[in-house]
Amino acid sequence: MKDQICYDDYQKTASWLLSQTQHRPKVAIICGSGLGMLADALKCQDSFPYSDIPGFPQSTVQGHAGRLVFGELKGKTCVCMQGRFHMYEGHSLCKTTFPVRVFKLLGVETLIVTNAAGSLADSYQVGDIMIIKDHINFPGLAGLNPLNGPNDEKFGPRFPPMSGVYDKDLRKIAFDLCKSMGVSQFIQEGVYCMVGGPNFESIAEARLLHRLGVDAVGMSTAPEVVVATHCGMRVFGLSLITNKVVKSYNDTESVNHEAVLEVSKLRSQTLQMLVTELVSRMDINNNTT
Ligand SMILES: O=P(O)(O)O[C@H]1O[C@H](CO)[C@@H](O)[C@H]1O
Ligand code: HPA
Repeated sequence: MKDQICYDDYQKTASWLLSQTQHRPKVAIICGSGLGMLADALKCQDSFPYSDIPGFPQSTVQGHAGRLVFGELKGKTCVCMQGRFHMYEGHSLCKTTFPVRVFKLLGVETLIVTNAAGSLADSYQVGDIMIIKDHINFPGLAGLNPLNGPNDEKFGPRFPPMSGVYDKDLRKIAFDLCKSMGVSQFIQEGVYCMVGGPNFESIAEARLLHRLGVDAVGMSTAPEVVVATHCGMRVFGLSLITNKVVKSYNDTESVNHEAVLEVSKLRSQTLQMLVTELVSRMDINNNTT
């Protein structure tokens, strides 16, 4: 796939998908590391390996199956990415966010992002679910932004605002749902920070992030949210806390990707239920073909 992607490229992929499935999704879900089971809840599935989809990048990370799944969650049509693309895999940021613009052209109005993340907040426990309130996009602040390059007004404005992008109403609905599901004790709300990865943080870096007010850190999500916001989508995000980030020189523990995937399994059912119920309460009308 070439580095500069133009409107026609997104359009070609979207047209191909529309010709292969009857589903017309209004909601897109991006599954984080080890969270691909979110797609298992979809009924009447049509699924496509990324390798079969014209123009789609390929997943290379363990815990990211590389499949696009269309289907219904409680009667609401969704499309779900079982596997996302990360900058550290060597993709340009416009490639990592390619699916988001394709979703826009499919008619998607709401993007749900999920990720595995390490916690900086002292009060968080492994297994907590953090409703994302805001993000710090470190690569973005350093000039690595998926919106770099000529702006395509068909998608959105040159200078999009990024305040209040994690939808307040959806966050409130999610909180209320967690109460009624009896899982409030492990629900948090906080700030997600994207770092470039692929290495986990050094102790000095962890301390820096902690001082900056970061609650959870990961290596994804922010570029997808930037692109979704640019093209006018509503955004909701969840981080599953898979590890505590090591902040002390006395700490002998260290994190690894296998441990991240293990914890993802632990909370998979709760996450699936939360996302399903949230989608079912969304005010969206299903289109049919
Ligand atoms: O953000 P997701 O895709 O959930 O993955 C997270 O898990 C991996 C590290 O274990 C990194 O890719 C990090 O970003
Ligand atoms: N740091 C960065 N990314 C992550 C972490 C972490 O501790 N855990 C899961 N993804």
